Amino acid sequence: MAETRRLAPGRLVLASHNAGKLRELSALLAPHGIEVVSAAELDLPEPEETGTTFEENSAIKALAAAEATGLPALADDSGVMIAALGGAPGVYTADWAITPAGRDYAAAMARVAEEAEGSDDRRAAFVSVLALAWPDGHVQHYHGRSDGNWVYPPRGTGGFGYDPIFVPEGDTRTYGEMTPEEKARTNHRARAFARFAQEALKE
Ligand SMILES: O=P(O)(O)OP(=O)(O)OP(=O)(O)OC[C@H]1O[C@@H](n2cnc3c(O)ncnc32)[C@H](O)[C@@H]1O
Ligand SMILES: [Mg+2]
Repeated sequence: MAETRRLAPGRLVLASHNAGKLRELSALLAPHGIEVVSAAELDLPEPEETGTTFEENSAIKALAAAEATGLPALADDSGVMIAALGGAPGVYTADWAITPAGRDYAAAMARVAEEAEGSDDRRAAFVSVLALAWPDGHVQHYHGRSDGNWVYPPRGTGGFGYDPIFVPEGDTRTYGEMTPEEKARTNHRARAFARFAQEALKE
């Protein structure tokens, strides 16, 4: 069986350049008294996400940061899967927002609605895979998922990315219409984090 490691007290690098993810992960880590520093603050380069799975891409990001800093690093690779689109955009969720002028999430959400037009299957799911990596190359993964439905037009200005078109199961509001605390109750990243905390954080 693969080795399972716990994090020793000390600094942890958050290997993400996404401000929304950094806010959520910092809030989740805060009660655990872990000193976090982000890849963005350290000016670390963004590695190319050449993998074809969330597992591969989260490991690429976490390992790049751990090797560059000599510290353990936590990365998230995530995306939204639209049932009517056979699970797209999935691993390519961020790519759907790329335009010559930078990321455009309004355009990405409009593309979901356009491509799924004509289907009455509104099921969608957000997935997050966290990778915790050490400088010696060891990696541990944690998975989280939030099932729900997509809506269009977008609603709400909270959260980030595709939040304004995603309504989690058991609610009628989009993540964009929720407070950060409300989104944290059901979202994919918080669920993956709970598994990470249970296994890898020393209390
Ligand atoms: O790779 P890093 O630097 O962490 O940041 P990123 O934004 O590029 O992140 P990913 O490569 O993992 O791509 C994930 C995409 O899925 C979107 N996404 C992930 N979690 C989300 C959430 O909780 N709410 C809304 N959109 C989300 C996000 O906006 C990206 O477009
Ligand atoms: Mg990315």
